[in-house]
Order: sequence, then structure tokens, then C-alpha cells
Amino acid sequence: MKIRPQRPSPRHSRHPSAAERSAPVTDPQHHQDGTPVQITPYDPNREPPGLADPVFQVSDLSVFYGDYEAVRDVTMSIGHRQITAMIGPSGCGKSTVLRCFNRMNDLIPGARVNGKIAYHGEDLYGDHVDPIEVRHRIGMVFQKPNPFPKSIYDNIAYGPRVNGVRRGLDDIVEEALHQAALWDEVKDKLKDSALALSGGQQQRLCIARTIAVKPEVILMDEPCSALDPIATAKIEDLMHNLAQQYTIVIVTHNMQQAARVSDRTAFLTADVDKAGVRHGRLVEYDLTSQIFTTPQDERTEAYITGRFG
Ligand SMILES: Nc1ncnc2c1ncn2[C@@H]1O[C@H](COP(=O)(O)OP(=O)(O)OP(=O)(O)O)[C@@H](O)[C@H]1O
Repeated sequence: MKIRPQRPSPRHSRHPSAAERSAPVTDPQHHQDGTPVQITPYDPNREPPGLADPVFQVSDLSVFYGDYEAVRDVTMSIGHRQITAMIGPSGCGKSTVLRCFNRMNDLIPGARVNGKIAYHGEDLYGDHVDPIEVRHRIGMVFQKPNPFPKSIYDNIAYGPRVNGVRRGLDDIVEEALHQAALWDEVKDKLKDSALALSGGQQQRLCIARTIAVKPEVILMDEPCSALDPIATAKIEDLMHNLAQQYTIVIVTHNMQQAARVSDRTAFLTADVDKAGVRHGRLVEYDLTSQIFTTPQDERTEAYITGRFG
């Protein structure tokens, strides 16, 4: 697969999206005693990154499970080194679309994709494209932390070893754990089982495991839904830092989270057709600040103000 080589380089620091400053839905998360959990704010001087030279260009994407068209006609671009959130009511197809970005839907019997997803201009579903290679470039973090029943070290080293890396593993493991903001907590127990970590630590371990194979894109499917507010805040902080080097797409049910972490937000919903069948649709896609302050579509407004969904 010809994919443009990626060379992570430091990006200027993060901005606070206007959403964070003015969104009507920015309830902070709270500790058990009621005090708000602090999340490092974006840099107020940073402009939202643009969509020139997008990582993905999605055109007329429809996804079927057997005969059922779960998602219909999605067209959008995903920008480089920024965080794109996908929000919408349950069943509107957020996870389905997310899984298309690294061909995880290939693993679901009966799943089929129509339309096109270009990755740096290359057809991601082209005949010549190796889905395994795609998943190296485009990693995924799931809702429930899923460490392997191995040591912390071996979890991180697993991907590089599979890729044939034999030397420098210690450095790779340390760097990935640093990037995932977990090093200080685990550096003295790298040989301990990953299963002994807390849920939040396990999720950061899974992020470190993803980073260790040096992807360009990290897909996150509800990465905080199984975590408490403090662990959630750590992951959100981590996302702000990771977006300096990686392109992140996150599915979240938590609108406050989308408003806090993302540069751009896609709102999806499910329309019911004449036959009474629901199909997921992209309703609106814009800067997060726009979506949460001046949405253009009344369905988006109804959703973000809690009137449906
Ligand atoms: N493996 C599958 N086989 C058949 N139908 C599926 C499969 N996965 C999802 N669907 C259907 O596709 C539609 C979209 O599901 P999807 O999980 O993508 O939505 P979602 O917006 O992520 O939902 P949620 O927020 O509840 O996770 C739903 O009607 C769902 O039942």
C-alpha cells in the first residue's frame, strides 16, 4: 500500500476551542466530593486547524449489515492532527462509521461499504490495500479497556514484536508509556500483569499499546464510558497532548466531552424511511465551536440542548 510516510513533528500548542469558552454544555466532571475535576485547557491563542490536506476524505459512504443499510451517504473530511468527535443518539451509526476508517468492519460478517474513503488520497478499500497494514497506520482504542493478560511491558512490546522489531524495545515501551502519561505510575512494575492496573490505567495502557506501533491516526470508540470522572479527565488531557502528533477521531455519547476535547464535531442521527427502517445520517459537521453555539440544523440544536436523543 502506498501511503504517505508520516513524520510526527511537534505542533504548536492546543487552543481552547470556542466551545470550551462559550458552549452551553460544558459542565465540568466532578470528584466524589463535588469539586470539579481540572482539565488542562487548550491554548487560547491557537486557531482551529484547517481541513486542507485532510487525512480522510469520505464521499457518499453507506454501510450495510447484510441487506440493512445502517448508515447512508456520509460525506466529510477528517483533518490532520486534530480531534474530530462524532456524536449522536444511540444507533445512528457512529461506531459503524468509525470502524470504516481502519476497515474493522471487514471483520464483521455481512458488513459492506459503498462509496469511498480516501486516506491521503488513496482508496482505503482499493484492491491493492492490505487491511492489516491499514490497522497499523490507523489504530483503535475501544470502549472497554482490553489489555492482554500479559505484563505491562509485553502489552506495549507486543505490536512492535509482531512487526519484527527486536532491538530498542525498551525505548519504544518507555516512550509509548510516557506519551500515554502512564510511565510514572508503572515504571517500577513493568513486569507486573496489566490486568492489575485500574480501569483508567488500563485504558491509558491500551492507548500506549496503540502508540507503540507508531500509527498516524488513533480511533477512539467511547474510550471513557467505562471510566470514572478522574480517569476520564486524565484521558481527555492525554488526548489534548496526543493531538499534537496524531490525528484522533473519537465517538462519544458525552456531549460535554466532545465540546471539551474536539476541534470539529460531526452530528449524526437516524432517519426513518417510508418503510419504517432507520438509517444513520450525517446531519451537520463543523467546528465544535459552531456546532455547540450556532448549529445550522434544528436537529443538531435539539440534540445538543437535550430535547432529543
Ligand atoms: N454487527 C452488526 N450487525 C448488524 N447490525 C449492526 C451491527 N453493528 C451495528 N449494527 C446496527 O447498525 C446501526 C448503527 O449501529 P452503531 O453501533 O454503529 O451505532 P452507534 O451510533 O455507534 O450506537 P451506540 O451509540 O448505541 O453505540 C444500528 O441499527 C445497529 O443495530
